Amino acid sequence: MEEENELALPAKENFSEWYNDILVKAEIMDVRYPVKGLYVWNPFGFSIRKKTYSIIRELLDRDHEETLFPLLIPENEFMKETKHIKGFEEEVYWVTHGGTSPLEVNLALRPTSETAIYPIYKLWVRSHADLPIKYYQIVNTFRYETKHTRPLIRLREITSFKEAHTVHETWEDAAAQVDEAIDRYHEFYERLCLPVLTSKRPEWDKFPGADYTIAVDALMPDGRTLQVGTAHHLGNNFAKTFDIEYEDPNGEQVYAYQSCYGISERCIAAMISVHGDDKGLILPPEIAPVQVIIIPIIFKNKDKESILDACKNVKGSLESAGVKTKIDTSDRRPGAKYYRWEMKGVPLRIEIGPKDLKNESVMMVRRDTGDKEQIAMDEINDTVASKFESIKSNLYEKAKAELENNIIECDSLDEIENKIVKGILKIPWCGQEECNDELEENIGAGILGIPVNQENSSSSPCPVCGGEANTKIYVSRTY
Ligand SMILES: Nc1ncnc2c1ncn2[C@@H]1O[C@H](COS(=O)(=O)NC(=O)[C@@H](N)CS)[C@@H](O)[C@H]1O
Ligand SMILES: [Zn+2]
Repeated sequence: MEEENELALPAKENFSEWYNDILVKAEIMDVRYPVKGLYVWNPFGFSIRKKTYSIIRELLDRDHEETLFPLLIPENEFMKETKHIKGFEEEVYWVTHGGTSPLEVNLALRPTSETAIYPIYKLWVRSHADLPIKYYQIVNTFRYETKHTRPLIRLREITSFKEAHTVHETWEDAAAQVDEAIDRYHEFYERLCLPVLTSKRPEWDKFPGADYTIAVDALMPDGRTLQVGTAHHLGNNFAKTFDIEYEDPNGEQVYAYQSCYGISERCIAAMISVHGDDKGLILPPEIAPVQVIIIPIIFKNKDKESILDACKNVKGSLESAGVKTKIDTSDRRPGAKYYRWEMKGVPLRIEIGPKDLKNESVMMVRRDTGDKEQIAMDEINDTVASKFESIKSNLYEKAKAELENNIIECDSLDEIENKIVKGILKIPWCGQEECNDELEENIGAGILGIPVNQENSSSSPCPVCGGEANTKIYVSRTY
């Protein structure tokens, strides 16, 4: 029993403790690295990252190309775009020495790579024939976050920063690219069985130097939203600063228009948090490092060899169908084995004992619902494939219901009991920033954004100032 006690997680409703504990017990992250905001990927966690980012690459490689730019940005380039600096000057790490000698020019560790990439885009963009450019990179970036750092959620080294940077002939083309980026993000999050909210950030919360920002947010179990992706229309602001011009068909020099869009390892934080339960991770089959765990059930060595042979046959047949399968031959009791692999979120468990040999069948157990089912040996491969499908849709539908049940549309704030917002409010808004400040003041939740791709006009007045409201907005507490 010591195994299970030592492994026991706090209940998920004390989400903060549950989250910290699961990262360690499911062997995702080692949080003991001696620099604040920097963490170590355990091999199991790294395998989840690898599969998750192979999906991002698959989706982007349809019409983007992957590149790699240097980590260090010379101060003169970094300091060029004033609004961008304003937004990042408190967050940038600087390299000032090479060995013992001070550098001529200080070098910034990229917090994001606009000022590394755009001086080179200036060299690459000559004519409209060179456009559009759609490149991305997946790198580590550094932000001296002063708020509470958390593994996968708020890092000082963002180890898995996917940033795409595109260049277009017209403002409209760049706007279309922002929409396409958000569509791609929706596709990506569907593959992680995660529903997201899409909204246009208010002016004061857009990316520094952007015309506007569209963000996707996930609802975390503690009722706060986590920004899990953003796409920015950069207008020609950076093109003017970095002189990215192209010759249009009439021979005129024109400043280009740009977009950029980023996702970090927060996508993994959201997937772990939304799908997990009191027993540990529940991983969508597509990204599970172990998709099926086979547990031999052996009592006092009875039929030991034939049971192990049966396990090996099942493993071989599943692996030939591309299913990542393991047999747990450790000397732990079956119950302790179940516990460990449930903690790691393995989508399906197969138990093979003496009676299964006799019946030529196995016991198959789903991690998401706990359902157990006797399956004939010769139907295992097909059954595993169809159960993966139903696990995927079950995870998505459950998360979607959870999100929808936590969006409260209302016209007044009195309905918010004891003024704590758990989830998302959808309320009318007059458009004034002051009302946002009051909301933050009174209910500790601010404007997340204006819903996009949905009807959201409002006939009711702004619940904060009573003024005329022409739109509805999402309000939530955020990470
Ligand atoms: N400190 C952080 N730790 C983890 N993820 C972060 C952190 N800061 C931002 N992110 C994630 O990174 C995404 C992109 O960051 S961003 O600032 O919004 N956008 C950019 O940097 C653009 N240059 C996109 S290419 C955000 O949507 C957020 O999900
Ligand atoms: Zn108002």
